[in-house]
Amino acid sequence: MGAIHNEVVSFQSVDKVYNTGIVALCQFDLSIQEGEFVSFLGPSGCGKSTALRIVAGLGEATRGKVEVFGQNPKDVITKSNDIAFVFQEANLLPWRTVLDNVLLPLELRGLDKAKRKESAIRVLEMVGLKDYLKAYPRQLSGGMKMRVSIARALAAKPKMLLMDEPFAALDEMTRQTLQKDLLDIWKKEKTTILFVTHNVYEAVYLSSKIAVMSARPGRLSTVIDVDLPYLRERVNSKFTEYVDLASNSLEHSMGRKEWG
Ligand SMILES: Nc1ncnc2c1ncn2[C@@H]1O[C@H](COP(=O)(O)OP(=O)(O)OP(=O)(O)O)[C@@H](O)[C@H]1O
Repeated sequence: MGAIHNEVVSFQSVDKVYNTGIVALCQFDLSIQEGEFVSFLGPSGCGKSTALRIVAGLGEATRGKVEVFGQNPKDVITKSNDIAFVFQEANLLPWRTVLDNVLLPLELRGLDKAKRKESAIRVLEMVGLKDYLKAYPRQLSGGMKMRVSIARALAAKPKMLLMDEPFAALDEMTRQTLQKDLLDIWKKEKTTILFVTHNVYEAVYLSSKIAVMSARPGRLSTVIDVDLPYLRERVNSKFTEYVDLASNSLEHSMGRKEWG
């Protein structure tokens, strides 16, 4: 790449303690540069969603500092369209067509009507659904619903996409197709993507960087730079090496295996 990288997210010694006393993040440090695809990989309950929610301004650090585009995350989410969130559930409105579901956030933001439609159609084409503009969610497969959800997130041209296990509920074939299509979108839109998963193969296939989190809880165990060209071959010795590296870091972080 060779370009000068701008830091877009920074966690500095972040603790997050819920009012139940559960420590979800502990001394968490991470720096994410513009245009990266960063996966948060870790066992259930290690604080992945908590980290993502803080970036989205949906929760606050108890201690330490989080900056997004050099600002407080809550300011970013309230004052701009720079961040969009995709959840595991597509959360579409059943009484609205595909096009109207994608238009909704644009309507709420009060964009000009013709521009709204143009943007919505552009992103629906990008996710391969231009022939389904008038379909209703009940007529779509799980994978297609997720495509609509991704289109809805992209419609306002966010600089950063936050995705919390978006493909976890899909079958393996659909999941792999969506992973590939997401990489195409990432390349076209030049967004930064933060992606939560507990699937090692998914993390290695997608990410430029993997933040392996530990079950200790809420600590960063290792950061792995995945130095493989896109699109990655899933059956390839280098790919397998990264899968082994990430799996070993995960097991190590869970205290089941020692290094070496
Ligand atoms: N609103 C909340 N109030 C209290 N505890 C919470 C809250 N949200 C999460 N937790 C707890 O904080 C810890 C981290 O949760 P988080 O959802 O961030 O983990 P995760 O790694 O995303 O897990 P999973 O992979 O299961 O989604 C867990 O022990 C969870 O029970």
